[in-house]
Amino acid sequence: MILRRTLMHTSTLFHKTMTSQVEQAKDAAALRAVREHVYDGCRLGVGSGSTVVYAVKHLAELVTTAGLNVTCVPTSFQARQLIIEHGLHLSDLSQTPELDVVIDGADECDPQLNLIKGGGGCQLQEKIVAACGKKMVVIADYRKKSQELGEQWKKGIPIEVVPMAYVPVMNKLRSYGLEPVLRMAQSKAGPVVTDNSNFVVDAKFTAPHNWELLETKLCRTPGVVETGLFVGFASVAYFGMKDGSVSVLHKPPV
Ligand SMILES: O=C[C@H](O)[C@H](O)[C@H](O)COP(=O)(O)O
Repeated sequence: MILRRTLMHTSTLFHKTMTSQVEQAKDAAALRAVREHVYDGCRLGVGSGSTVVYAVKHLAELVTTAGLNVTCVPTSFQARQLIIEHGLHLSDLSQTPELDVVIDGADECDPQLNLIKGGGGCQLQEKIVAACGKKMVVIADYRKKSQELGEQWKKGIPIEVVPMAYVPVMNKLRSYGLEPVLRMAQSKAGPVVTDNSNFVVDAKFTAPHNWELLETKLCRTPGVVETGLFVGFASVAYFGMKDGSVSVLHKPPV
């Protein structure tokens, strides 16, 4: 009994330490990116996910302390709420269609800065906003840094799909050698529904691909609205590391 309790305590402690290490890494990456890329007059795309929460916190501090004028365009309902909660200047793409910087998280990032995004189902608006930015800055913790996509992120490529087309799209994905899974909601019966009222299919892959070709093929599939594969978008990535440092990766010259 005592041994069991001690083991449970040790495992809880280990889990807590791991969690705080990951959260500190996210925080460190977000802080560095905000400090190095946000400036007075900046039109900023605000990404989605748990790492972006830290970025918005640091952004709000910077805006207040340095008196910066920053216009924020969200990539999701979550991002919009964060901008409002922090009292930041909210805009949208109809008023601010050109952005100077977009700061966003990633589920995985390879050395060429190809990304898998959409773990939180926000890929469509994230890609639209990223495409409006002069520069996309990625913020992530050490678990997201990999040599090859698929090495760290095992859930596959998030693909946003028009609901009535999910079965034919999944069949097509199988014919491409992918293993599609319809993403199911956690606190709702049935599938996840995105901010744009679509479904998400996670397409698992076993071998590395030519990501650009795969992306084109996926986007040409009727019923596919957008994918979480971001090829050629990111300019720089900040990874918070286990030791508290931040590793910076620039897009290699073509
Ligand atoms: O759909 C969600 C987004 O693409 C996120 O940016 C991505 O999933 C990374 O999220 P997190 O910072 O929570 O790891």
